[in-house]
Amino acid sequence: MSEAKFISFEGPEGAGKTSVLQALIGELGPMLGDDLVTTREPGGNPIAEAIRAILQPEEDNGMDKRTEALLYAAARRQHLVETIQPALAAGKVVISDRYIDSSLAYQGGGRDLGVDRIWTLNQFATEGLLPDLTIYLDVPADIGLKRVMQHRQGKIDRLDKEDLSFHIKVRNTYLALRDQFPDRIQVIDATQPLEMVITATRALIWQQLKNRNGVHS
Ligand SMILES: Nc1ncnc2c1ncn2[C@@H]1O[C@H](COP(=O)(O)OP(=O)(O)OP(=O)(O)O)[C@@H](O)[C@H]1O
Ligand SMILES: Cc1cn([C@H]2C[C@H](O)[C@@H](COP(=O)(O)O)O2)c(=O)[nH]c1=O
Repeated sequence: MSEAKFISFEGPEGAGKTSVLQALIGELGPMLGDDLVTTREPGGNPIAEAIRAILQPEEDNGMDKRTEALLYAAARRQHLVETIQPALAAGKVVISDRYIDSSLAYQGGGRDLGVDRIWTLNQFATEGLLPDLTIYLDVPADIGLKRVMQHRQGKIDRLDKEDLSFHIKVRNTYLALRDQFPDRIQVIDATQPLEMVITATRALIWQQLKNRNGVHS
């Protein structure tokens, strides 16, 4: 059985995760077949997707910030036990659009609940499972938000609509996490043209999967 790998993608709003993932999954899918599991947070299975719908309505629903943190952790727990752990146990490659660092950055930093407190909460949810590699697409908050507001095809949700100072705190927390986990979290400058961001991301993923049958550049 091949060695399982868990890769997460992170970034502030509009960093380009969706665009980059779409391109690279298009390349990896044919190489890995059923050995590739792509998923997202909050979500990835029916229970977690139902929690997502509560967390991400278009308008402010008056949610308390600790409730918010708990719901993201609850969705993560279900995602972990139903989707991530079984795939890793079967030796698959799991690529998740967001994981624990989103909670640390958005709830810990953006909502001022504190990274340490959100870390503790998420240790309960994840039993300490961290990705092998986290690719953080870095973009200043104002540039990312402008992209989202101008171009997003889907809905603009209540978190997108938070003010700029919230999104600046989110980005600054991500940068602090990169300093805390320099081996796990790899940063890509997402202000570059999209093709360059894809090229840099591809290099990191291919390096991570280099010993796996079927993966070639
Ligand atoms: N490097 C880039 N340069 C210019 N525009 C970009 C770049 N990356 C993405 N975009 C554009 O920005 C918009 C948001 O991109 P995308 O949806 O991929 O971001 P995202 O990180 O998934 O956002 P969110 O997490 O907020 O949903 C899209 O219109 C996309 O075409
Ligand atoms: C997992 C997770 C997510 N969030 C926020 C971050 C984004 O605003 C949305 C997810 O939307 P996307 O466009 O699908 O990336 O949810 C969060 O605040 N905390 C979390 O743990």
